[in-house]
Amino acid sequence: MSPFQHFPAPAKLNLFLHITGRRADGYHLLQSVFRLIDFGDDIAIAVDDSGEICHENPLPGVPAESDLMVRAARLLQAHTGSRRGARLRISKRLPMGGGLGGGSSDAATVLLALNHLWQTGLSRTELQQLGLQLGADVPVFIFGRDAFAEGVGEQLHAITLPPRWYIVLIPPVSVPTAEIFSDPSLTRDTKPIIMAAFPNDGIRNDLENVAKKRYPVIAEYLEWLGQFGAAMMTGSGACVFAAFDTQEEAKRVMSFLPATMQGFIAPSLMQHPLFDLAN
Ligand SMILES: C[C@](O)(CO)[C@H](O)COP(=O)(O)OP(=O)(O)OC[C@H]1O[C@@H](n2ccc(N)nc2=O)[C@H](O)[C@@H]1O
Ligand SMILES: Nc1ncnc2c1ncn2[C@@H]1O[C@H](COP(=O)(O)OP(=O)(O)OP(=O)(O)O)[C@@H](O)[C@H]1O
Repeated sequence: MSPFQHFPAPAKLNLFLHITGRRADGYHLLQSVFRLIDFGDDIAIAVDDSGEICHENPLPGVPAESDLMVRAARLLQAHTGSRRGARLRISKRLPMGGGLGGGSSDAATVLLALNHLWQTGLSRTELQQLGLQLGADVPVFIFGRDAFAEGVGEQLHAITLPPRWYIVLIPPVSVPTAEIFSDPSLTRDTKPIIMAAFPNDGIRNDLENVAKKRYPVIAEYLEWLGQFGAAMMTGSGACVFAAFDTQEEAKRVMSFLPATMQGFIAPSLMQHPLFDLAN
């Protein structure tokens, strides 16, 4: 029997994203609604007592020191003093630099899975705090539910949203998040809203104009999808999405997708598939 167990790492969409300020350290204050969707990476993990962390099929262009899965495992070891080890393998489906939180979700899944397999006993809140050291998007995947987010994305309040089907289109560009946040033309003064005002007051992504200016192909994808519904960019891009009430409707629209464009259909998730691994 294979020693590997499989753990999913789903994607997120930002249903809106407002930049409301900037901290002294350069990080931006934001408000957003995160939605988890049933489409993502698959991570296989085999634990052992070697104390070593090994990524057996590293991603092209991502050396071990910057690999978020390896960094997540080492951080958990360092924080808990665990002497156990792990071998990691990934089946990557989420585009890198796609705004779907792929690397962050991979890191969150490794933290959730190893905390369980190594029996290191950290609570959900402790794992979220640890995850934040790896990236602003990591905590929401450990939180494990749709969330209204504030701060840099780490202050999370559960929000209940109706089930939906999403079309997500993948423009053929990888967008570095830091590049979008550091663009001088980014507006950083959107007035904060209260959670109850979503979706009436919160329906745009403040990063979209900068991303479209730097990567015009994103505008083309938004324009195409916008013919069929309210299309928006997720995170710092590049992916764009639109919501539909039924799978049939989403499939009908996808049937018109030009052969030159890539995308997928996914339903919303009520909660992260690994939610029950943490307390
Ligand atoms: C755009 C979002 O995806 C929305 O969910 C996130 O805010 C980005 O989260 P992330 O990819 O986990 O980002 P990190 O890896 O923490 O940060 C990448 C870079 O983006 C910038 N950054 C990120 C998040 C934030 N609130 N303010 C920032 O200014 C910083 O320059 C940082 O060096
Ligand atoms: N396991 C990983 N998966 C993907 N990217 C990783 C991973 N580890 C490190 N990275 C690095 O992180 C970068 C961002 O990748 P990621 O897929 O998280 O982007 P993203 O979806 O735009 O993220 P976000 O929505 O959080 O801004 C990659 O270009 C890569 O260099």
